[in-house]
Amino acid sequence: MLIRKLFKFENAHVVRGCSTQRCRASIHGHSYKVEVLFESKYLDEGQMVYDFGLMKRGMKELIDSFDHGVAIWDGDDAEYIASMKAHSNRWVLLPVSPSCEQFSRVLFLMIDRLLASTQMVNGERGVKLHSIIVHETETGYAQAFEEDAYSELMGTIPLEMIAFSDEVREGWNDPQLWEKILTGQPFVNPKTV
Ligand SMILES: Nc1nc2c(c(=O)[nH]1)N=C([C@H](O)[C@H](O)COP(=O)(O)OP(=O)(O)OP(=O)(O)O)CN2
Repeated sequence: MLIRKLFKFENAHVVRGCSTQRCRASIHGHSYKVEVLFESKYLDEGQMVYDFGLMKRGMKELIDSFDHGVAIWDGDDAEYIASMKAHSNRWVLLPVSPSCEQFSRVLFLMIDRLLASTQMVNGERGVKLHSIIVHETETGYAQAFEEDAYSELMGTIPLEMIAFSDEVREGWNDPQLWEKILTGQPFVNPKTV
């Protein structure tokens, strides 16, 4: 069975090298919608695959890191990167360009890593991240599956190269959230949310 939780964020970017002139040469924003799809063959004590309430903790915080910020590719022009950082308190530096394809791959890897460190306490079994859908506009989206997120053909994404601005980190419940995810520290789900 598949379950799906929808998240939203507002973000600005520029996507260098693409065919669309407005997209590659002008900073612009999107109201992103992100669908997180989990799958399992089993149900937990609440007869659910995974309680939606549990998805509104670290996972929501990670996605919300991009809200009202700018997504910057670390391969972009150094002056552009410096000016974005200087003029926006909220930014995320990515080792890939922020197309919706790469957004869906990055978010897959982030959430998959968090899920791998999550200790479930309500009888959940076999819960897997099925895919991430990133809607960039009302009419365009990308969907990343495991094979896409970890694809060498599309380029390996080194998660440790992702950097969050101080203001983004301060918005998390634990400013060390990202380091804890990267080092595989356990996240024990609460019994109640
Ligand atoms: N495959 C992709 N194509 C494009 C991406 C992308 O991430 N992946 N991104 C863009 C731009 O960011 C652009 O802002 C969105 O493009 P588009 O869908 O053409 O936007 P419109 O608002 O013009 O959409 P309509 O609904 O068709 O008016 C470009 N391409």
